[in-house]
Amino acid sequence: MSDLRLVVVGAGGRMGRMLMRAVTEASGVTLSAALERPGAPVLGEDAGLLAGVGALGVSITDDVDAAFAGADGVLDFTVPKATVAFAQAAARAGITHVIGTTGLSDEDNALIDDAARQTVIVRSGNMSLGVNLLAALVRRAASTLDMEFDIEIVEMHHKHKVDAPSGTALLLGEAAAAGRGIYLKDHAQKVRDGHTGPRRAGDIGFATLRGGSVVGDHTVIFAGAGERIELSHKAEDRGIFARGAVRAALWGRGRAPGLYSMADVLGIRDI
Ligand SMILES: NC(=O)C1=CN([C@@H]2O[C@H](COP(=O)(O)OP(=O)(O)OC[C@H]3O[C@@H](n4cnc5c(N)ncnc54)[C@H](OP(=O)(O)O)[C@@H]3O)[C@@H](O)[C@H]2O)C=CC1
Ligand SMILES: O=C(O)C1=N[C@H](C(=O)O)C[C@H](O)C1
Repeated sequence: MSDLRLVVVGAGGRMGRMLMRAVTEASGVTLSAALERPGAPVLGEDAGLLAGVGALGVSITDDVDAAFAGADGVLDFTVPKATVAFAQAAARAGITHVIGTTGLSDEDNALIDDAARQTVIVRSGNMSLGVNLLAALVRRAASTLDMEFDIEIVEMHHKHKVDAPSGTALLLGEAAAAGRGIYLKDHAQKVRDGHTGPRRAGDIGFATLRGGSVVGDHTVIFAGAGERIELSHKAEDRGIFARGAVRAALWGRGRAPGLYSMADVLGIRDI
């Protein structure tokens, strides 16, 4: 079988560079194009030199249609507005779209859902094996423990991160809510400030820390009367997300159009 031809968008970003490295290191895939936004300072640079893997002869471009026309899939860790446009372009081109971008609004997600009627889209707030396994464990814990256990989710990321709570924290919140048989949107407590009054029974709370170079730490706390259970994941290297994205693109090959998650890719939806 021929190599899967992948485009990395947001090529100049922290994840973009890591994705280009992961594509060159994985077997069965090849980097067919690397995209940045019009006017980005890295346009015209060699993608491999930018990623620190040696020259690849692939120049960073802003020509979306040309890049997608010569590809089988796109790896996208950028910003919400760009991701929605890439989903629509990927649908037109009929190529797999792997979305790692977080901070997507309900409106953004609805447009992505539309695009997924025409092509394969894998979307996840976290592409690592560890976090997706953690989510399955959180769902199981939440379904086992009664409502006396208060659920709080604490996350810490590097100081450049622009969205909160993190996509992973929300993914873990969704897992906890699913375990309890409730909707996260009805029970999420994302901000506390001032005289808040006592904790509302059944809420799922979020706390956000930002600083330094932290790649991504998440802990889900089940706080009961007289005991506390904590389930944690600590990311030490962005390579775990990039390798997960490549795996998702390979998994998407030949699938029916639709919206999929990393739990589908990893085969852990039902554990
Ligand atoms: N799901 C997961 O496993 C993970 C998700 N993420 C998420 O990925 C996203 C990116 O994170 P990170 O790499 O740290 O952020 P960066 O800001 O380093 O990278 C984003 C890149 O996207 C570029 N970009 C913006 N608009 C466009 C456009 N229209 N076309 C092409 N490129 C564009 C930016 O360019 P410029 O700066 O010039 O505007 C920048 O290079 C975030 O939402 C983050 O939360 C991160 C890690 C793991
Ligand atoms: O912005 C990041 O860096 C990360 N974003 C994702 C998130 O919002 O959860 C995944 C990971 O934690 C790193």
